[in-house]
Amino acid sequence: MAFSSTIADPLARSIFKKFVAMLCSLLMSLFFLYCLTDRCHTMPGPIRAEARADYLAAADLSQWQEARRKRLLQKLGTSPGTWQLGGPGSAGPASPAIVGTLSLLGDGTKKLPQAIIIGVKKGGTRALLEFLRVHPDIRAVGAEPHFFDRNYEKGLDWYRDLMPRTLDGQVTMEKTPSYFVTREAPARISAMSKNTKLIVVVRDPVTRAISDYTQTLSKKPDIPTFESLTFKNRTTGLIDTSWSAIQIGIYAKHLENWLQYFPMGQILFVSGERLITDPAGELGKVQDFLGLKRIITDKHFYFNQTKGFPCLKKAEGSSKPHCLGKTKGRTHPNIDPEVVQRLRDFYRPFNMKFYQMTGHNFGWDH
Ligand SMILES: Nc1ncnc2c1ncn2[C@@H]1O[C@H](COP(=O)(O)OS(=O)(=O)O)[C@@H](OP(=O)(O)O)[C@H]1O
Repeated sequence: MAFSSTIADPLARSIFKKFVAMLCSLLMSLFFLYCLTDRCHTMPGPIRAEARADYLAAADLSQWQEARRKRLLQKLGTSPGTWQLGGPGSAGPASPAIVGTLSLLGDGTKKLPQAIIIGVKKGGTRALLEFLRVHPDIRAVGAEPHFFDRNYEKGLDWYRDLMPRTLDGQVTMEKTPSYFVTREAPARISAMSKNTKLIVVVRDPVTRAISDYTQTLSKKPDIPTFESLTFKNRTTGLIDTSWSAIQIGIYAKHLENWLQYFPMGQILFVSGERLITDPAGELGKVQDFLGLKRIITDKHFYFNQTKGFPCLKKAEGSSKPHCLGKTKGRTHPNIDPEVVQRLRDFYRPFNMKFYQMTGHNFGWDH
């Protein structure tokens, strides 16, 4: 090197040469690392050429990111087919380690939900969502977004931004039980996507009403008794259908509204009762409905005697058993049996209509 030859001292020259050699190898390592992160635009080669082709073929940034992910999985030796949504030939999800790594890299995109648990309030919607989250191809937002009822004016971008990042083929979900009784919700969800899959967890409307009342009572202990709120006039026995605890249980009426916008085949009804007695059986139907492999099975559940409900042996992202919190599975107050019977009589015709519409007898009327 010309500069080093100008240094007279042999020791200084040797130190200088070593310094230059170390600097070169450091720069080469940095360049190599840079290329590994797929940002090396100047280096020709098959990987770079594929990435460029992906970029040119993609209509937008998210499509390009998806294409990059596929390449990355291929390089990691995982066929993209193994993490596509269910379907024949699907060999199952990507290994959690790979999916986890990609998520840690901030990979994946936020998508509008393809499936929504729309109701019903106190039906068992939290249990269903928590159980579904165990599935590696389901990502769900934990809190209730209330987009299609309370926050619609905030717009779809706001809604999408609430969603977790998902990889290609993973299903984005949310649950907001009040959608089922919101008049505008069917039209709004259909406007987002008429292909949205809808799930409704239904429960005996009488116990549902008592559960609803129990929740309100826990927040406002001074409210009137369930019996007095049930009737417009106790002596005539006229039921107060304007009381939301009663109104929500008239499932046939609410369903009619949804059927104006969605075909029956796009709505799945989950039995709230069976979700407690046979969670794996109900989860099997939900996974089929979502086009996913049946990964959640009876091996995932155990019955917790103290809680009195099925719980997860391992919650999503944890190795510990998990039951739902104290607000799920409250003790209900004793209700006058005559009032309960009056409510049973009131709901019977609506239940019959609902069984007829759904083609399923939920067994609330014996
Ligand atoms: N596994 C498990 N653990 C605990 N609780 C369970 C479970 N499965 C279903 N349930 C029933 O879910 C009821 C609450 O329903 P939701 O989650 O839909 O309520 S909410 O609308 O979100 O407030 C809740 O109602 P209450 O018993 O009246 O509290 C439970 O009966």
